[in-house]
Amino acid sequence: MQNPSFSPGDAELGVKYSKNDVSEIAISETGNAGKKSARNGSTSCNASVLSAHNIDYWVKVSDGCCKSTDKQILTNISAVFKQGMSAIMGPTGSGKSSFLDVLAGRKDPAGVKGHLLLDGKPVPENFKCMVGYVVQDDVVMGTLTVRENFAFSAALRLPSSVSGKERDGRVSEVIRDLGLARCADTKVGNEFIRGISGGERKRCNIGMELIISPPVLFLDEPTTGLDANTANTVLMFLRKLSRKGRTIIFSIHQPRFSIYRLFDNLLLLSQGVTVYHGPARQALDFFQTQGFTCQEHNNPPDFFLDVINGDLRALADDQAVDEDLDSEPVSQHDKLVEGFQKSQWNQSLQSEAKAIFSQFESNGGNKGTRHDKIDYATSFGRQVGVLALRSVRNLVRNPATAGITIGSSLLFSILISAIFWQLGSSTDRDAADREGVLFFLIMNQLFFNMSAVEIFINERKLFMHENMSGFYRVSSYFIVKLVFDIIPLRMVPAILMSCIVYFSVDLRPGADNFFLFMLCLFMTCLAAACLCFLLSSLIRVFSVAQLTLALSYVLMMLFGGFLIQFDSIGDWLSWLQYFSIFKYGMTALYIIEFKDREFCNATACFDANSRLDRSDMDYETTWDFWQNYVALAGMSLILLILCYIQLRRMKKTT
Ligand SMILES: Nc1ncnc2c1ncn2[C@@H]1O[C@H](COP(=O)(O)OP(=O)(O)OP(=O)(O)O)[C@@H](O)[C@H]1O
Repeated sequence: MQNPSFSPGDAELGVKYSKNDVSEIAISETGNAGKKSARNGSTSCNASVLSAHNIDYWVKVSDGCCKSTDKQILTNISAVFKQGMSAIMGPTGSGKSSFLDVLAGRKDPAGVKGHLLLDGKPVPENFKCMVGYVVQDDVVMGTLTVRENFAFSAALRLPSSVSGKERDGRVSEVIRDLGLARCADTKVGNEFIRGISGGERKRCNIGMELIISPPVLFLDEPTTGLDANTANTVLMFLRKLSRKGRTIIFSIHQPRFSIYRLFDNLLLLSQGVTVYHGPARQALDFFQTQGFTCQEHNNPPDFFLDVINGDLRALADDQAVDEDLDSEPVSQHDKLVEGFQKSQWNQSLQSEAKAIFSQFESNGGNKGTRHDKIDYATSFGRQVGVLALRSVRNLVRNPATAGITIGSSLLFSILISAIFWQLGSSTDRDAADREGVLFFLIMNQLFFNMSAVEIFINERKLFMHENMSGFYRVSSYFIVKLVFDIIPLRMVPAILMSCIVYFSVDLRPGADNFFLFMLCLFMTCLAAACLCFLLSSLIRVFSVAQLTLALSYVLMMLFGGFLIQFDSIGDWLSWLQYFSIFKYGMTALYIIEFKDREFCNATACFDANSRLDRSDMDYETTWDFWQNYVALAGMSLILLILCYIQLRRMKKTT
């Protein structure tokens, strides 16, 4: 049996898997860890020791009605991670991702008990901004090239004191390190754009984190969704990185042997408890001490999971399997947990953890020296500028959304113009036709905005990741998102539509009337879009958000006072009119078009105010008119504030 201590230098000595005698890896790359701080734009790396001491993690689980109970996900986990490749493995639901998130400071601290130390000091507040975390999904902007994505990360995550030249140098260096030079100027790709390959995409995700030279790099299941060859390439690359002085910690489900042999350290979890933590090459020895021997040609990770799951048939010889076909799996969880606690690997771990913890206590514990508090690397203004540049690029390279919204507005305007071309202003019927135009215009302002509902749904993962990793503040993202949605997709179509429809239908003459009409269309559109933004931040599923929105619009129309008189609604429901965007938009347009106007023909004139009286609206005073604009502006503001609060809340509850 080998020595169970697992120092960072282990890997450099050569790793021998004697049990399977399959291969011996002699690692030639030498660890050359330079000690410089992250986020300084330096090219040197910075391997740190991350230690977890007696970590418990609880979540609140709601019973679906009113009560919530605490559920324990991780129990008393201690671990020490040093330079090298540290894998967290275990059956599905064993707590790998939860533990990785706890280590990276990405879980709500209220549910975490125990100590997390970086180089013997408590991890700084906002630790998640200091480390690199590569999530399972793609979180790079598909419309940008690899280089542009890295430049975006560098512009926001390296401090302003790092010059543009140094930043470009850092980007080029990461591109070179990751072997992405060939595709550096190719777009990453999305559902509309054919981009780089899966392996290059994964490396691009990793590169976004490497820009800041993080002391610890976390990866959540880095091989998921990759073919065997690409998975190998990515892990080989990570191993190379670790040899340059990085602490790399990742969760992985069931790797094949060629990948497993690249690991330096292994943490095996079962039901949120440690069943093994030590050098990866000694894990088979531990299982053997517990009476489980891995068969020749069996893959160690498969073997570990079979034992933990209690599927001993998978481990027995052929005859035993035949005899044992009907037996149920019996979990070996308790046996392994107890076995590990008594093992020399645990003793070694405990003494190492204890040494780090004593150093922490002798430095004054939580009150002693701490790491510097990590904040955003760049100012609010810079964040807005960089995000705006990305949004412009995104808009120009992916013009489909803007094109469809503006195009459909144009089409609708032309259609209305053709149907209601140069309406008369003499008969009751002309007035009725004008009412029809106003109704269709407001309907259009509501329903054509439904595209806004995808604004935060589409980019949810990207926003969550970037915000948690300290790229930018919620406020910077929110402002840029609004400006780049409201101006091209709400303001431009409203202006175009007003210009086309107003004159072709021949609505009420007068420049003041025209501009008030345009303002009303825009503000109706804005209020509707703000409702979409709120729903989009609250609801994750596009179809559910759309259905909720359609239902809200129908209710707004129903309680808008144009399809049914307010006194017929009943007091207990009539208050709903005050939430109707439809009502405010329609009332303002009606007042512009009909107030104090006479429709005359050769024989008689009739007072268009009767149209306003019939719809039971207040129109006499100036305030009666402007209150509709104030209401639309107020609704937009409240909806935006609620949306902003929800975006901030989203960040905390992940
Ligand atoms: N917020 C939560 N609410 C309720 N249960 C949770 C929550 N988060 C995690 N769990 C439970 O904790 C356990 C561990 O989850 P986790 O995602 O960490 O497991 P995992 O090992 O990463 O699983 P997989 O390999 O399937 O991704 C699971 O049983 C999961 O259902």
